[in-house]
Amino acid sequence: MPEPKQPLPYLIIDFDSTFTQVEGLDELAEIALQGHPQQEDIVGQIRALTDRGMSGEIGFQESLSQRLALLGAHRRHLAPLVERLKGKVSESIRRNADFFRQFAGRIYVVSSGFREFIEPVVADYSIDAEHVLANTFTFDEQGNITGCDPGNVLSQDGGKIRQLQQLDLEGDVYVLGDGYTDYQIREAGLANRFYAYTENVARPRVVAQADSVLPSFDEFLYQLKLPMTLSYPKNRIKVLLLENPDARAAELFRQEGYQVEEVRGGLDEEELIARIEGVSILGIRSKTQVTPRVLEAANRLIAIGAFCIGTNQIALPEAMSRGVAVFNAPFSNTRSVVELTLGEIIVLARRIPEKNPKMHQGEWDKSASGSFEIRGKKLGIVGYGNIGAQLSVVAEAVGLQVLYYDVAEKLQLGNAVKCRSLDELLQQADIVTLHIDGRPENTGFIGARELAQMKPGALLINNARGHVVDVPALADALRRGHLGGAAVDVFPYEPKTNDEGFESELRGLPNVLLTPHIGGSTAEAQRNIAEFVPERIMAYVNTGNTQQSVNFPNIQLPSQQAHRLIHIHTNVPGVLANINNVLAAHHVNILGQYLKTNELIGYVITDIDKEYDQEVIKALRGVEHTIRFRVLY
Ligand SMILES: NC(=O)c1ccc[n+]([C@@H]2O[C@H](COP(=O)([O-])OP(=O)(O)OC[C@H]3O[C@@H](n4cnc5c(N)ncnc54)[C@H](O)[C@@H]3O)[C@@H](O)[C@H]2O)c1
Ligand SMILES: O=C(O)CC[C@@H](O)C(=O)O
Repeated sequence: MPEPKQPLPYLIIDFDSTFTQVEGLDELAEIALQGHPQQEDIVGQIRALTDRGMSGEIGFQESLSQRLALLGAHRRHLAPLVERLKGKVSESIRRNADFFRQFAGRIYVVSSGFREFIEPVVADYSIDAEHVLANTFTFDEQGNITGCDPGNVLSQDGGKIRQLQQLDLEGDVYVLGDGYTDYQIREAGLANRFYAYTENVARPRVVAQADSVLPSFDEFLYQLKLPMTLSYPKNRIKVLLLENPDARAAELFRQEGYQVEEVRGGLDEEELIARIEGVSILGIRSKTQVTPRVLEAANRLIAIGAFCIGTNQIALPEAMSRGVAVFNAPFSNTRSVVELTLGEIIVLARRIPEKNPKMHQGEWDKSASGSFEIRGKKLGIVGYGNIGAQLSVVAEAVGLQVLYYDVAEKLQLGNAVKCRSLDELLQQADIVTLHIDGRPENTGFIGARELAQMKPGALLINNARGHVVDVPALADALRRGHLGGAAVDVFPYEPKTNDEGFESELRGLPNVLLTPHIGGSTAEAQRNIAEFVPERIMAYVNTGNTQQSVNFPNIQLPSQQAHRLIHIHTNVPGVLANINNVLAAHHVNILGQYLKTNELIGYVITDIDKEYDQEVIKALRGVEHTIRFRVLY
C-alpha cells in the first residue's frame, strides 16, 4: 500500500449515522421497548427528535433531553446494543478497517452519543478510549438510565465546538459527519474542512454547508490519496440504464453504491454517443444499438448489461477488443416466450385475431371455417436452443408432434424429430415457429422461397428477431392466402418508446396477431433479469469473475487475502510471460493466476502478495498489447 506523502490531518469522525449506519439511541429505544405496546410509536418519536436535532431544526440539548425522557432503558440493554451496533458499522468503514488500525492515533470519534456504546464498537478498529469523546449516561440505583452527565461539554448546545477547543489539536483537522453540529466545528474555525458523510443519511441542510460530500469512506481516502481497500470508490462508478428494466436493477446498483441514471426508452446512436462519456456500466434491452461508434465514445465503459437474451444489438467483437465485457440473461425470460408461443399457436388455429376485433365492433361471426385443433398437428421449431427446446417439451404435453431444425447438433427431447434441413421442416409442419438467434447471417432467413415451401394454410410465428423474416414477403404470402396466419412479436424496426407509432405492412392483414416485442415482458421474467444481470456485472467489477459473459473468456477465481489484478490484452503470444517478468522483476509473489483466451483477447486474473508499489502497477499498464488493466483490491 502506498504511504501518504504528508502527515495525515487529524480526522474528527462522528459516530451515529456516520461510523455506524444507524443512530445509537434509536437502536437502544428499540431494544429497551421490546414488547412494549407503544414501542413503534415511541421509537418513531425518538427517531423524529434525532432527526430534528441532527438537521439543526431544534437545539441539540433539547433533542437529547426529550429522547432520554422517552427511552426507558436500563444498563442491561447496553450489551445487546453494542452487539447490534458492531453489526451496523458503515460498509465502507468496515471495508477500510485496516486504514483505521494504521492511523488510529490521528483519529478522534467526537459524538453527542454515548461512550458506553461507542467505545466498544470503535475499539474493534483500534481507536482507544482516549480518542473517543462522547457523553456518558447517568443511572439510578436499579440501573435504569436516567439521563446524561450534565458536566460533559458534549451534552450542551455547541458541545462539539467546545470539545474541539479543549482538544486543541495542532495542524490540519478534517471533520466527517452527517449532522449540523459536525459542520459547526468547521464554522467555528476549528477545522480546515467539513465533509458531509452521506453513506447512511443525506441531510440537505448539512450537505449544503459541506466542503465536500462523501457517499462513502472510500471517496475520502481516494480524494486524499490514502491507502484504501478498493482501488476506486464505487460512488464514482456511473451506471446508465436505458429501456426501463425492472426497478430492481437500479435498486441493486444503488445498494452497491454506484451512481445510477435511468432513461425510460431507448436512445439512437447519436443520443447514446452524447450520453456515454464517463459511463462505466451501460444497461440496455433489445432496442438500443451499441455500435462501434458508441464504443469509441465510451471512454470509461467496462461492462454492458443486456437485460434480455439477445445480444445482436451490441457490436460484440468491438466491445471485446476495447476490453468491455458483455453480460446478458440467457434464460431469465425463456419460459415467458414459450408460454406466449403456445398461446399464439392456439389463438391462430382458432382465428382469434379476426374474431376478437369483430366482437369489439359488435359483429357476431360464429363459424368453424379455417379453425382447427392443435392436437396431432406438426409443430416445426426452427432453432432448438433454450426457448426452442423448452417449447418442444410443453408442446408435446398438449399433443403437438414436434419437428425441429438447428444448425448445431442438439439433444433431442421427448419424441421430437430432427429435420436434416430447413426445407424438410417447412414442407411438413402445420405451424412453423422461429427461435433462432439474431446473428447477422440470419437476416432474411425466412424469405419468399422459404415461405413458398410451407404447406398451404400453415401458420408462422416469429418471436425471435425482426430481421430474420423478410416482412414484405410474409405480408405477400398472407395476402395471397398461402399462409393461414402469423404471429409476430419482433420487427426489423421497433419504436424507441411507447410514444412512437408502429408502422408495418403486416398491419390489418387477416389472422395476424401483432405484439409489441413482449415475449419476455412478464413480471417474473423482468424481475429475474433485473437481478441476474446486475449480479453478474457486480461480480465482474468486484472480483473479475466473467462467468456467463457473452464475449469474454469465462474465468472465476476464488477470492483470497491478496491484491487482485485484472489484465485484458490482445491475444498474441508472450503477454502472460511479460506480465510475470514484470512481477518477478519487482519481487512480487504470485498467489494465484488464471489465463483464458478467445479469438481476440486474453484475460488474466492474478492474485499477488499484499505488498507492492506503484511502480509495479505502472510497469504492468505498460506491458505491450495491454487493452485494459485494473487493480480490483
Ligand atoms: N420475443 C421476445 O421477447 C424474445 C425473448 C427472448 C428471446 N428472444 C429471441 O429468441 C431467440 C432464441 O432465444 P434462445 O434463448 O432460445 O437462444 P439460443 O441461443 O439458446 O438458441 C438459438 C438456437 O438457434 C440456432 N440457430 C441459429 N441460427 C440458426 C439457423 N440459421 N438455422 C437453424 N438454427 C439456428 C442455434 O444453434 C441455437 O441452438 C433469440 O433470437 C432471442 O433474441 C425473443
Ligand atoms: O425485453 C426486451 O427488450 C427483449 C426481449 C427479448 O427479445 C430478449 O432478447 O430477451
